[in-house]
Amino acid sequence: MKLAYRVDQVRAMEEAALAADPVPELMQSAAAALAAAVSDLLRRRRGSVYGARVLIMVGRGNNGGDALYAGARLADRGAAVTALALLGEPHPAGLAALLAAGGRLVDAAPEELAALDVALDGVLGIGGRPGLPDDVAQLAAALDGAGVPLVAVDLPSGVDADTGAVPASAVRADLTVTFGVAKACQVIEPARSRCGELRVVDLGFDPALATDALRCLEPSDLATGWPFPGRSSDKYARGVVGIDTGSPDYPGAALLGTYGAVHAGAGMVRFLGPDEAGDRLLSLLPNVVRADGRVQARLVGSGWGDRPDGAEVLARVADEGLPAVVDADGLRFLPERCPSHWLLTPHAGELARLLDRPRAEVEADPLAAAHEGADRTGATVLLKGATQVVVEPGNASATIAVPGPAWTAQAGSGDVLAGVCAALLAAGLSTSDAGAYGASLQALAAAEFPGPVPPQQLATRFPTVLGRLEAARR
Ligand SMILES: NC(=O)C1=CN([C@@H]2O[C@H](COP(=O)(O)OP(=O)(O)OC[C@H]3O[C@@H](n4cnc5c(N)ncnc54)[C@H](O)[C@@H]3O)[C@@H](O)[C@H]2O)[C@@H](O)CC1
Ligand SMILES: [K+]
Repeated sequence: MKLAYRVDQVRAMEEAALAADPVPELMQSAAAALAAAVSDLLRRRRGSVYGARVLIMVGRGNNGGDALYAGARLADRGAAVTALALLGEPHPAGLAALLAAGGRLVDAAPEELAALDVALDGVLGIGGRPGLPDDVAQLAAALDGAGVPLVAVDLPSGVDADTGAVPASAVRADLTVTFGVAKACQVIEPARSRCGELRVVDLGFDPALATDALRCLEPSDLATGWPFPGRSSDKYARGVVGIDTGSPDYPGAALLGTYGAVHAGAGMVRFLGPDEAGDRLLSLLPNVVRADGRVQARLVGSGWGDRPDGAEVLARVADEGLPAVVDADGLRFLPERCPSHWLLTPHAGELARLLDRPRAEVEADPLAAAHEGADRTGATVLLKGATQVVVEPGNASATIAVPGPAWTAQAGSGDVLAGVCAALLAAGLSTSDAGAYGASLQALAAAEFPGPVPPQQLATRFPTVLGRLEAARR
């Protein structure tokens, strides 16, 4: 599992590190690692650092300082390094080091950008406000357009370091060399995609200083935590799911959720939704049982439309006390306070309705919106979208699912995912793990396909992915 942090947490770790005796040379360590990463890139692209043309875009803070010191190291290795100060006076000691090593300070970008071998973005780091001044944005875009590899220092300038938003212009990097620990913007879209490849440089920070880091799942976490059945597991050990989804207008939701649960390994699915959907479902999946009986988790809400008895169904599910996934239309009938063993699976629009805010606000800061949703409802929230985040009520941390290709954003994906999550709840996982593992499985399955694939077909790839994860465990 990777961990990612907010700026205030990074600053606290930095402060603690600087209290050590002797005081560590954090900026020098950062610059050395940055210069090494840029040297690697240059060697890969042109064979050597010697003679390479390097442009450094420099702001007026320590981010620019890192870039200037790294530039000095590159100049020492024979690179032709040019620094362009973009926001006023650059870091004085860093500039002095660059000039002493033979680098130059210029007041305009070179005419022939395409002749550059690499550009470093040392404009803004964790002290930056989102967005870039117009001239900086234009230069960054021109470098991108000219095909010059861009290395972001700590983070791509212009992104919102804590939310992952890109509210205005921001640098699009090929490589981001980040210092101490990963930052939230490196794991939350759309900023995540602006980072390119990510390298985290160890500066000896103590991550234990921040207890509520963002937990970013990796496939190895699924291999360890997925409830794979044991040799003697029966269907109840694997988990029986009761599904009441779909409606005459939306029968597909019932089929898709059931597909999800069955292919994610549920021991049994009892389909308790409308007959129209149930009849069709049986012809596709004869293993599904239509009779009510013992279940270990419920899935409700997908494809309900304006179901007239929605609130009563949810009240019954709450009284029964079983873990449950409440998806899609079910979210319109939530009680004042949900049981803590419920998992709500809204997309941004549904969460916006729940919180009575514009959708754009949820999309601008999905993490904060998911926290608010969980705290207000009392249930765990899996907020679906480009970054899938799971948040428990009263817990300042959050889990981010393994990211997947954008092709998963299509009608029916959420129905399948809700079925997977319900299967995981029935198998005994916590609401948080069920949400995060479910979303991760879907992402991993989507990554198996070169392009778009209907959600029900994607579900049929779950067994392959799970088989591989189980094998990796041994
Ligand atoms: N935190 C740490 O432990 C370490 C930090 N280091 C570097 O220090 C950086 C943080 O440095 P600073 O705190 O000096 O902050 P920055 O270098 O990110 O920039 C702050 C400066 O930019 C200006 N500014 C902010 N947003 C702007 C915008 N949108 N348009 C125009 N000007 C803007 C501010 O007024 C301020 O003068 C990190 O990102 C990293 O690169 C490293 O040297 C190593 C250790
Ligand atoms: K930067």
